[in-house]
Amino acid sequence: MTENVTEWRLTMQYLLNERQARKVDDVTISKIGIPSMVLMERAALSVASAVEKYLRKTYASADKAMKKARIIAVCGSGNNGADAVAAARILHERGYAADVFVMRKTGSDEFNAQLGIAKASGVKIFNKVRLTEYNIIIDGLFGIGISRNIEGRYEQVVTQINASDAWVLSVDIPSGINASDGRIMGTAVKANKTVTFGCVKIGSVLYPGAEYSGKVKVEDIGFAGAALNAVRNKAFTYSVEDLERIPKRKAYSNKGTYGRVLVIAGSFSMGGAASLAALSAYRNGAGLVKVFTHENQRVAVQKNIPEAIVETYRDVETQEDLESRLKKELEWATCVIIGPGLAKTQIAVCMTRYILMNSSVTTIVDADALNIIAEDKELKNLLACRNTEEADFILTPHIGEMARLAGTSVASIQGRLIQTAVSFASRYKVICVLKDARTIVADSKKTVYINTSGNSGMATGGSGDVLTGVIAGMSVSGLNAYEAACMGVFLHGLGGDYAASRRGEHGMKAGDIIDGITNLMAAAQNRK
Ligand SMILES: NC(=O)C1=CN([C@@H]2O[C@H](COP(=O)(O)OP(=O)(O)OC[C@H]3O[C@@H](n4cnc5c(N)ncnc54)[C@H](O)[C@@H]3O)[C@@H](O)[C@H]2O)[C@@H](O)CC1
Ligand SMILES: [K+]
Repeated sequence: MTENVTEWRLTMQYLLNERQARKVDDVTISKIGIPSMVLMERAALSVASAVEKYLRKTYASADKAMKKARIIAVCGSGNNGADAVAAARILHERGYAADVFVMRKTGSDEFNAQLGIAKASGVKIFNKVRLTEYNIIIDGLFGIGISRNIEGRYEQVVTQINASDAWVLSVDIPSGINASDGRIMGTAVKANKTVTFGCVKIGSVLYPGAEYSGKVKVEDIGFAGAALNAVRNKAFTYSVEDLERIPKRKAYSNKGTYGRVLVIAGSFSMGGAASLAALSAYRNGAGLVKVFTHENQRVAVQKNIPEAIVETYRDVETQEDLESRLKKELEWATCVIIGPGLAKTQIAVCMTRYILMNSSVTTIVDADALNIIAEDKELKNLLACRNTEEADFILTPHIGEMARLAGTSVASIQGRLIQTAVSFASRYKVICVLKDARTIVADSKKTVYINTSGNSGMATGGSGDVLTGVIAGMSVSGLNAYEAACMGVFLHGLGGDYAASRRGEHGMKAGDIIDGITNLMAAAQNRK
């Protein structure tokens, strides 16, 4: 069931930036001793096979594919270009009409060598070409080595590639996409497919690079395992198989076994957020959920979730009373959510401060609680000076909230998602879930998870409230706080994909994400 709801494009877990990908190349070549040309031959074979596979599928028969194909490899003068030259030569050897277009006649050692081999094999090599004459373009202008914006003649070529009707396969990463952050370096090739080597590059996962990459296929070209191990702080992502990491429920258990989630949420005029967070926690494995909300919301929450315990606060509560009640609730809880629909009243500020200072369990801080912290220097200090041995704090800002927390602009965070999440997590010693089309989860040790599930239909009211409940559910199910945050984000996205497959991205609403998760987890369990 789950295979149908998300198009799983990534088959390997690690995601590398430019520096890390280069290190894998270097260690494999210089320390292990596998020659660069051997790796390149395998890379080129995988590109050639991807082209052939596409042609055979498109033209239904191998003969017709051979007759119809007009292939051009568009090559820069680095090793990405060398890969493309070699791929064209392999296709030529297999009998296809495959030409090479070079921007320069000489380049890296491997490029020069590949050009020599291609010439000797009878491949036609041009330095001027009409791309409209071809129906397949192999894009080998730049790979991970792009170091400045694309301009001049290179820019014209990229424009021509993007204007052509041909099917475009990018080698390693679309030319013009920054491998480390997905930025467009002036302009970039829009690929139908990207064949990448060893590991997916972060630039093909983050936007806008993800949109330019088309379908991403990872090929094992024989990089040494030791080379991958030598790379530190590798980012990673989950795929459906990783759902196995969620601890199984014990046969011999009771509602106390699965933890007690305290949801401090809702205010005079906002109640829905509390219900969504609480329902989501229940649906994701919590044993008991208690909602601590404004008295106005009691009836609604009880009606929405009869299973929840409800405690309420009043606007006139004294600080002393409120704190003594929260003290009792904290003694009860094994996980806390604070923030959804909380508003920024004095009482909300008081509750946020108390939880920051006193929670000794995993605490998920969201929405208004984040805005309250952003506006209060003292609270920021409290957060930074917490005894981190005591409790893990998971902060779940979207980009706007992060801009307020970090005192910067939304624009400066976009394009620096990973750095922003990592530096915030390190500074405040928290787990930072920076929510965007590709949510990043970073901890203070610079571990980076990049989420690849989910869709634009999830940018809808209440989606964040649901996420807090999923993370809480994962936490009380037995995952440590960082894993709970990553798995929560992943599952939330999967639930969103399921919802979109039923309701459409346009029509889905936050509650559908909870139903989506419930359905897909049930289906996964039934399959066993
Ligand atoms: N043996 C290896 O090292 C392997 C390398 N591989 C391929 O090699 C690629 C990396 O190769 P390189 O490091 O040579 O880098 P690239 O081929 O990505 O590009 C580097 C070249 O482009 C030039 N350049 C950069 N930005 C430019 C711009 N904006 N305008 C004009 N010129 C620009 C540089 O001066 C350099 O000559 C990978 O992406 C992958 O495709 C693979 O074949 C796997 C094995
Ligand atoms: K490329």
